[in-house]
Amino acid sequence: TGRHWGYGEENGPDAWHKNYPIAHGNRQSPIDIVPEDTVYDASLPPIFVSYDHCNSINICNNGHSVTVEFDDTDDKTVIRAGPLDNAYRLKQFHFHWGGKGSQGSEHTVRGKTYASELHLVHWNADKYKTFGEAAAAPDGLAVLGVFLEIGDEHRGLHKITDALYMVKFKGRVADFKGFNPKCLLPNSLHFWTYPGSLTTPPLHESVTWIVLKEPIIVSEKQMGKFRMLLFSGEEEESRKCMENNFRPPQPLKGRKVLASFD
Ligand SMILES: CC[C@H](C)CCC(=O)Nc1ccc(S(N)(=O)=O)cc1
Ligand SMILES: [Zn+2]
Repeated sequence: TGRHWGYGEENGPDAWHKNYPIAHGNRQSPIDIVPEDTVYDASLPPIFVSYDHCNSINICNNGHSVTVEFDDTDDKTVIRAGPLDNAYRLKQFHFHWGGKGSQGSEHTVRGKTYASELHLVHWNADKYKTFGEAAAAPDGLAVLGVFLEIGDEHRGLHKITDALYMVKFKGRVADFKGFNPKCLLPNSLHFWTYPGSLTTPPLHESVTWIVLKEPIIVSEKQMGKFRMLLFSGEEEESRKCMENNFRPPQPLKGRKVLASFD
């Protein structure tokens, strides 16, 4: 099949526009968030995260990241309020990370990069019948972004890093039931929000981004386990560690970034 998009020299973010011209669109993600340029909106309600009846299904290496998928056949796991007019159902979460040290996040804060960034991907099931339909609509998706910073180890992340060996190769899927991602959220739900896109092809401009200000702390050892994953499948001879699977910040193009806190 044709060259598939990736994060390499030939097929990386700078080449994506060839097959996905929207890469040069007006609401692309991620962006560099400059706190002094954000607008505090006192009328912005807090976000409500209702992850109580959690229903993770499996963990999967899709060749670009590691993803935990959820049963989204009802409103058991949703986020609402904040900048959102509807309840958005959790579909999956995944991570982006670097090769070492503190680069690896997609969003940056005044140029500061973090070691990793967690994305909890939700879709507007009040308005759209399927995830795929929502993913192509301007108000279809809401992604909650959480920065990961290196420090002490994170107790909630252990369940994930201990399962990564099962999905080392691209295409591998393993059972991963009953994981509640609430344990991956920081204490504060203070957030920045702006209209953006998927940060990988097809780069649909369908995402209301909600980026939490407070990072969670994870250990270098835990991050190292992500880097043992491979971009490549078991049958491929070239074994490439899955790392630096992040898109750099994109032009703001006049968008306003709102802050839920002063
Ligand atoms: C139509 C199907 C759908 C677009 C393809 C599968 C999918 O879910 N892609 C996706 C999800 C989230 C992000 S991110 N990194 O959170 O912006 C990037 C890509
Ligand atoms: Zn992502």
